[in-house]
Amino acid sequence: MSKPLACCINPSILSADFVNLEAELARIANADAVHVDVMDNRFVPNLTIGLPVVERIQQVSPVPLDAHLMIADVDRWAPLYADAGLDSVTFHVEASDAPIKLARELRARGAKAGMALRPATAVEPYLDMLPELDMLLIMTVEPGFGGQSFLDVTLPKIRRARAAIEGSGVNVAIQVDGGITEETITRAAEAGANIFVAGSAVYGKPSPEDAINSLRAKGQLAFGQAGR
Ligand SMILES: O=C(CO)[C@@H](O)[C@H](O)COP(=O)(O)O
Ligand SMILES: [Fe+2]
Repeated sequence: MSKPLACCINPSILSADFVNLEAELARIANADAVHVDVMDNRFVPNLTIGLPVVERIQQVSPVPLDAHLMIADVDRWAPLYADAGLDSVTFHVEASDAPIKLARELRARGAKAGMALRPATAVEPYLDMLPELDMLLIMTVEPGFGGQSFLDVTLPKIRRARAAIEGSGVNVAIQVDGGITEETITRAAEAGANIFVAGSAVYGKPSPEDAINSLRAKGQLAFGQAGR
């Protein structure tokens, strides 16, 4: 029997204090990874940080980096994030001209390959790609901003993706991102997600460390109760 999938909590630094990033990273040292949202004001209507800042974060972070690239020209940029030694690099399929080639390139450069889908993007056209991926990111809000409400309409897509992964026997994690709270994490985990990005639900709390432990316990319970 294969090992049960672990539930991971990846806090998003979009909700952290950008002037004190090193201290903010130290507050989430019990997280599984730190989720770094890169936005270019082209793929999404917001602008955050780019490669030089991400490279510096990588040098001081106590946990691995999980980059979420919400950028155009991702086929050119994503491999450079992999070269920076990040644990995982996730690109949006809507922004890529050659997603299979890109996923292979990320793996070849030593990063886990993640592929993200906007809420309105169906998963079915990409199921053949699962063996090329380490992680499928199903956005549970429109990408661009933290602090939005979880879109329940994405739950059937999470269920279908989990069924396809189980059916094909591949080892692909399902990450959800957007509106994850103590309440919504249960629904997302029951549907089949096992990596949870949480910005406001971690950094908005007096103790990010306690918030991470509590979210992880809730996610693990709901994921396990769904028979996995
Ligand atoms: O990628 C994004 C937003 O586009 C996310 O990573 C958000 O930063 C998550 O923030 P919360 O919804 O958890 O506050
Ligand atoms: Fe994100």
